[in-house]
Order: sequence, then C-alpha cells, then structure tokens
Amino acid sequence: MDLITRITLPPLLPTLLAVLTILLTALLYRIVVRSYFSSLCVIPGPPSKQQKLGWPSLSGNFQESLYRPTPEWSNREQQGAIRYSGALGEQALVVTDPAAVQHILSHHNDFPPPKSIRKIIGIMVGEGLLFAQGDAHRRQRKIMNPSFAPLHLRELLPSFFEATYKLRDKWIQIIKNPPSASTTDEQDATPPLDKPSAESSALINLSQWMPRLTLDIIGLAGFGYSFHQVTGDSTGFADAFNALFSNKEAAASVLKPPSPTALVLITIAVGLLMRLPIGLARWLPGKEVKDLLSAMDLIKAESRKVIEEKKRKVEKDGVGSLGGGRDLITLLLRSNLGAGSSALSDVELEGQIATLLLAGNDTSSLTLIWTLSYLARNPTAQARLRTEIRDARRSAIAEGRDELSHDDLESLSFLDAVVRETLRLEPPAAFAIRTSLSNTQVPLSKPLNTSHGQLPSLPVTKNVTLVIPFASMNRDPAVFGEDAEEWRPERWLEGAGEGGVGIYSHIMTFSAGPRACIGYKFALLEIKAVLATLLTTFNFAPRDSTTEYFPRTAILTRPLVKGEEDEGFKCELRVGLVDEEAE
Ligand code: HEM
Repeated sequence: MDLITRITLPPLLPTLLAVLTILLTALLYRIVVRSYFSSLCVIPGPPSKQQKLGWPSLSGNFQESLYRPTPEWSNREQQGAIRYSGALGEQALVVTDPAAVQHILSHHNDFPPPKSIRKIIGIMVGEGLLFAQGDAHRRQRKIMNPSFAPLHLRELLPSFFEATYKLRDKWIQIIKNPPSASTTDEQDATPPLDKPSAESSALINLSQWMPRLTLDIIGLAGFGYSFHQVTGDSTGFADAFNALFSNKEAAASVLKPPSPTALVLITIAVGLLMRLPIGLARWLPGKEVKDLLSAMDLIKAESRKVIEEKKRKVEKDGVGSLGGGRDLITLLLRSNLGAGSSALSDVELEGQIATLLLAGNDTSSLTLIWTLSYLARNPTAQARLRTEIRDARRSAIAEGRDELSHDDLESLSFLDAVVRETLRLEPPAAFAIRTSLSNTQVPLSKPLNTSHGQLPSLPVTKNVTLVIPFASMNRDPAVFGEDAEEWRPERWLEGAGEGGVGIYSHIMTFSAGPRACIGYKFALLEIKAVLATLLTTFNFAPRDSTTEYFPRTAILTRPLVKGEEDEGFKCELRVGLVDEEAE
C-alpha cells in the first residue's frame, strides 16, 4: 500500500502550486473579463481610485457606498442606471428608472435577493416570509396576508397604546425624579437637566428607548408575548434578540469600513462560506460566533414554545379558543388551519416569529426616532401636530371614548403628512438588493445614455447585483421638486409625489411588487398611535443648538452624532412635560 502511494501520488508541494496557479489564473481571468469585457461596461458610473489610475480595481467602489444612504447614485443626471464595481471585478447596477425598478421588483423569481443575503436571513430567522422564495413565498404570503388586513389591525390598536403608556409613564418618572449620577443601569442613566420642577425636562436617548418600545409592541401585537423592555424586567428572549444586533459594533463597522485588502479577503471568505452547509457554522471558532449561535438557538426555542402553546390551546378548546385574534400569529394560526395542503409547516410558523421581530422592530423604531428629531427641530410643526391630536382626543372623549380609534388616527391629515414626510426622507431600509439569474434586457421608461450611444433597454448579465436605492429615489427633485432634500410635511397636503412605483404614497420606503412590506399598514398605525400618545404628554426639543446628526447605514439607516460617533448610534432630545395651561 505504501509503495503504491509513493508511486501513484504526485509530490504535495508541486501539486499545491499547480492548484494555486490554476485558481489565481481563473480569478484574474474573471476580474479582467468582468472589468473590461462585460456588456455592462458601456454603462457609466463613478470610477474607483485604482480605475482612475488605469488599473483594474480589486476592491471596487461599491461596498463602501452601501454605508451612506444617498451616495452619488441619485439620478440627478436623469440616468436611469449607473454602474459600480464590487470586489474582484463583480459588477453592480444601481437602478432608478421607474419602469426598470417596477420590472425588477415585480419579477422577484428572476431577480431574487442575492444568495448570501438569503443564507444569512435563513441562519438568523429561519424559514419565514423573508427567507422564502418562489412557490413557498407565494404560499406563505397568501396565508399571512389576512392577518395584516385593516379589519384585524384595528384589533391590535389597544396593544400599541398599552405599550406606549408604559413608556410615557417611565419618561414622566425620569423627568420628575431624575436618576442620581451614580445610577449604573444604562437604561436610567439619562442625565437630568439643570432646570427643576415645572419646567423640568430630561435628556432622553431615543436610540435606547424606541427599540425597547417597538420590541414590546411587536411582542404583544405580533404574538401576545410581553418582553417588558420598557419597564426594564427584560426577558432572555429579548436579550437574545438584542444580542444579534449590537448597536456599538454595528456603528463601529460602518465608521471604519474594511480596507481594500480586507474587503477582497472577506469577499473570498464569504464566497467559500456560502458554499458550505449552514450546520458547519457551529464549528467556526470565536466567542462572538458562539454567542450569536446560542442567541439564535434561544430565539428558535422561544418561538417554538409560543407556537406550541397556541396550538395546544386549539387542540384542547377548539379554534374558538384563539379568541378575538389579538395578535398576528394567532390570526395566522387561524388562517393556517383553513389552508389545507398548503398550510405552513411548524418550522415555517416558528420562522414567522423571528421574521416579525427582525422586520417589524427596528424599522418602526427608527421612523419614530427620525420623526421626533425632525419635530424637535421644527417647533411650529410640532405645535400644529399637538393641536390636531388634542382636538381629536377631546372629540373622542366627548363621544364617550377614552382613546383615539383607528379611524380617528387615519383622519388626522397633518399627522399623516408628518409620518409620510419622515418615511420619504429617512427610509429605514435605504435600498433593496437583488441579483439577476440570467442574461436579460430590462425595460426602461426612457433610453439610457451609454458610452455606445443610447440604449432602449437595460442590458443585465447573469449574477449581476442590482441595487434599488430607495433613499435616493425618495429625494428625486423631478418628483418632489427642488426642495426634495427638505423635511416639509405640508407638501403632502398640497398633493405631492405624483407617479412612482412604491406601494405607499409613491415613495419607495416600503418597496414595491410581491415582496413589498407586508406590515406597512401595521407600521403606520403603530407609529401614529405612539406619536399621538407621546406628543400630548411631552414636548421635544433639540439637545442643544450645535448637535448635528447624520445617517449611516448598518443594514438599516440610523442616526449618529457628529463628533460622538464612538458612542454608537444615538439621538438625544430634551424631553419635557407639556404645559397644558400654557398650550
Ligand atoms: C416603518 C416601518 C417599516 C419599513 C420602512 C419597512 C420596510 C420594508 C421593506 C422595504 C421591505 C422589502 C424588503 C425587500 O424588498 O428587500 C419589507 C419587507 C417586509 N416587512 Fe417591512 N417595514 C416596516 C415595518 C414592518 C412591520 C411593522 C412588519 C411586521 C409587523 C414588517 C414585516 C415585513 C415582512 C414580513 C417583510 C417581508 C415581505 C416579503 O418578503 O414578502 N415590516 N419591509
């Protein structure tokens, strides 16, 4: 046996060198072909540093742009698509032409999210709606849609108010009894202001409080679970979820993007990892990986418990025991019971809980943070909104109701304009990413200027990354006028934003097509209920006259304070009690 091995196997070192040479040649071929001979090369785009010097770029100019919500890829020159280069010669097209965007988002089987993103979603939240593809997605969406119908959302409104009252009471407590300087609990460490009693107020970091509130809301309204994030008796379930998305680490990663060399190595490592089965992640070294995996295990175990508990109830007491359907998962279980052979499996049901947590928490909390920070900087708009809400509340009380109804909230036109305007300027998801499964031509609403003249349609090659930049499209002066960069809610009362392809107010914030946000009506009602409660009790002002906030994208777009970036994402406002007499 030994003799045979020595005779037939080639020596190790030359073999390794040969394999390495083949791999490097293949890599170089790929970079050169993609960078110089792809049919996309005719589409103009900003060059990377190396390309300006006439070299092919190894790291490209794409990944770094992803941290800024509106880099040069807005369509100021009325170009419907521009080209970026990714690491190792990969090509990315940033598409803003409305017909092309509509085509890409509505043909989601031909243009799915990239495999790497899907795999990460699968690892983190399991086989819920965000992960599902093709027929599985259509089936899941059909069963889930009824849970998000306006009729059912009305039933969720009391949970929105219930959670917000707890935050309101907590803030009143902080304002009236400022915590001592020695307080160690991060949650209560809001520095008091100098002014005492009636005029008292406190610095509140919305980036700490709003995610707690929206996690409590999605727990209650999503699946009837109390996370107790606002009151501070946090559950292990919530801690596990928060551990997945550490604020400071995310901020650090967007402020210090990887160097070009690191980017190339990361691209190779991710490419290799994505080809391995998910289960192998358990064998990767490092404490962070282990912590992440145990947090994910806990989320899965808790989700399983919630589903099993609800199912046991049905088995014991019948479908009627699911009651008035006061949470999304209960409604989903009811709809699933009638779905016959296309019903969701247990794994899919469990996946929906983590999916709701992922998709419906930070998105709403960031919208609340941005809305309150704009209102703080625009006292006239804040006063107008407070008056509108107060008048509606007075009318509700006069009619014998103790809280605003779904219809009351829907009818408040300035509240609606304020929420729309913030969602337009600060979409939590700054862009969507898709990939093309084949070489194809995408229709355009007007011809594209290229280095080879005008093209009637957009040439897209297989495996090209397609970016739909929601934040840039929402600021298009051709749609929203020359003041498109300004926060001006009144534009919605004047009938702004004609045209466009988004499912909401012709802005792209909730995307478009069959994969558009299923929870957008839930989010709008939630945001309005929270604002209505907080604005009648509190007054919001900027922390001081010099603080500058700027947005950075770490999966979602979050505020950082200029000069205080090391402290992670934050948005501190002066919050005081509204003086009812003076108003
Ligand atoms: C202001 C708040 C929100 C914003 C801006 C937002 C935005 C979005 C966007 C842009 C997408 C599409 C992503 C893509 O195409 O790649 C999406 C999908 C989704 N959203 Fe939301 N969302 C919000 C709130 C919510 C809430 C509250 C829920 C649940 C209660 C939710 C559940 C989902 C789900 C399940 C999907 C996946 C839909 C599918 O793939 O079919 N979202 N959201």
